[in-house]
Amino acid sequence: MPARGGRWDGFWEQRARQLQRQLQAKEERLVEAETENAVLHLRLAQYREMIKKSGGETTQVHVQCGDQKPLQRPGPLAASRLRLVAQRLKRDVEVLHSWSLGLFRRYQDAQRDCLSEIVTAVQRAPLCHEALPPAGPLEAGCLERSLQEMTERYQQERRERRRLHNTLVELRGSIRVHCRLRPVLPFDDEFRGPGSQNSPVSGAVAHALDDETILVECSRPGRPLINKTYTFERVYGPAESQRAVFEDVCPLLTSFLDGYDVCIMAYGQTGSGKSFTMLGPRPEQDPALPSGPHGHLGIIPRAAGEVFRLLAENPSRRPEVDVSVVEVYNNDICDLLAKDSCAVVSRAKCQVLTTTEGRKEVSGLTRESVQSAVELMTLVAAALRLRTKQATAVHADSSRSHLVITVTLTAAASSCSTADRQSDQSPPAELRGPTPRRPAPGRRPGAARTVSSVSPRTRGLGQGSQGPGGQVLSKLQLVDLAGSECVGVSGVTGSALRETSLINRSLAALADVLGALSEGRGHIPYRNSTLTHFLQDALGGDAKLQVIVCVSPCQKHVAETLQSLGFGARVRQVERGRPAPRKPRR
Ligand SMILES: Nc1ncnc2c1ncn2[C@@H]1O[C@H](COP(=O)(O)OP(=O)(O)OP(=O)(O)O)[C@@H](O)[C@H]1O
Repeated sequence: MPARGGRWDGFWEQRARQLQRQLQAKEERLVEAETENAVLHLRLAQYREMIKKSGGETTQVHVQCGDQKPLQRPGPLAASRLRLVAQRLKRDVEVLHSWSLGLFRRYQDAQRDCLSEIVTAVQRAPLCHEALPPAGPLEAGCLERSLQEMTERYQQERRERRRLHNTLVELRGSIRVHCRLRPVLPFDDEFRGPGSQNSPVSGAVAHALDDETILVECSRPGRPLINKTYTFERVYGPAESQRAVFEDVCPLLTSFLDGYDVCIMAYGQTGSGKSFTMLGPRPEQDPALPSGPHGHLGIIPRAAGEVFRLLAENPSRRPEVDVSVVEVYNNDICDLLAKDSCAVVSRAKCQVLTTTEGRKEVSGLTRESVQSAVELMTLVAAALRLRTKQATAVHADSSRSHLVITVTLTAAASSCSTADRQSDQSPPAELRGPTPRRPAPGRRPGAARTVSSVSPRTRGLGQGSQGPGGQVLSKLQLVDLAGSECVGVSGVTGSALRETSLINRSLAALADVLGALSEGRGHIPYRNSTLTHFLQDALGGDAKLQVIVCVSPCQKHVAETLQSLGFGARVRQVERGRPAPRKPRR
């Protein structure tokens, strides 16, 4: 907004410029007049010369006449005619002269008037400024009104954007499958499984043809080369950045805030880039905090940053964010945030329970309340230090467990969320559940709280904390699965062999569940594995599920790559009902 003084200065500047333009136009006309004057002076001089000449001629005529008087005297008629011409010329010259003088004077007056107008205007400027009525409150009122209008329009646009976004995600299907092809890396040459010593390992046989298609060259000794192509909603080539991957999953976080359950899961063989995609490089040694440099951050730290950024946009929702971190190791669920009575980490084992509403919950799981992305990632980094790892012939830092980070949001429903629009329907019985549980007053962020098998659906803030639009209760699960591996290639033995076998079995169970879902079978074998039992709500429920299939480009991994791509293709065939936001409490 221009300052009041500045506005009037602007006005007078504009006025002075206008007057200057007028002055300039008049000056031009003056020059024209002066030129005309000069022409007239010239013509006057010419007439004078002509008169003089005609006078001389007359005298000459007279002389001649006198000389020849006796012979031929001019008639009195001719002489009087000449006199008349001379007089007429003289009169014309006088008229022209006075006209040009008048013109000159008129222009001189106009110029004087212009100048005095400018001077008066400039002199009056400060006076006018002082004499003006106080415009401040009036102007401020106008500005406030227009600001309010703009804010309302902005909110309307945001509501529309959210609505379109959720429709788009729903139209795309509640399960989306992306594929990420990692680059050939130095360790691809370092680790060679038995029997692969003589085969070229760093030659890439998998290629991203475009951003929806991946091609794998399948060659077998003595057989012609076969190219297999797979299409997914999105295929990332080896050069694509962490940011590009996150940008595509980021809209799901808006859904999470709108009350949808969301699950983002990385699947693939060992060493294919799942942890890199989900967490970034080596986050447990160098905790990938969203406040740090963002270059290589994976989906989890970026999602943490985005969730809290979105929540900060609407603090009136009074959000509460809890986080739990578990690993599914050897078919057991271990709570990576659990501590014993001496506050020492205990990796307590937990069980999956089915709540009265038929949802899956982990009993006795530690949930930590967090108030920022940095707090959330600090907890994740601490949990990752406990995650089971083992060096294999394929990958020096191989994760031996499935990692599941669950972020639970409890907040007043946003006035512009899809959840809120759907809340027009009467809430289901389970949402009018038992006495709402308030968070312990004064509980510090990060202070542990143990939650029993009470479903988040039945949890909520007290009546006093409820927003006018009810409450949103939603769950974001971020899953970094353990890698499938071929024992012959990874070269594991002893206890690691058992781990590998259990990892492969749980992944096979996952494939079975998705296969059963894609075929629309009546019985879905969730209970065949702890992993699928735990993830049942995300796999077969009404959550939005995003699977990122990670694959290696190397020849030596081609069998596992084809298996992973086949898994991704199968997941794409799963048809479920449209995802629904969890209905808010009223
Ligand atoms: N897109 C990529 N760009 C650069 N480096 C990558 C990429 N993907 C993976 N890597 C690197 O490859 C190595 C293996 O990746 P990562 O640890 O993510 O594999 P993984 O699939 O999680 O393996 P595992 O299942 O055995 O834990 C890591 O050193 C990682 O930094």
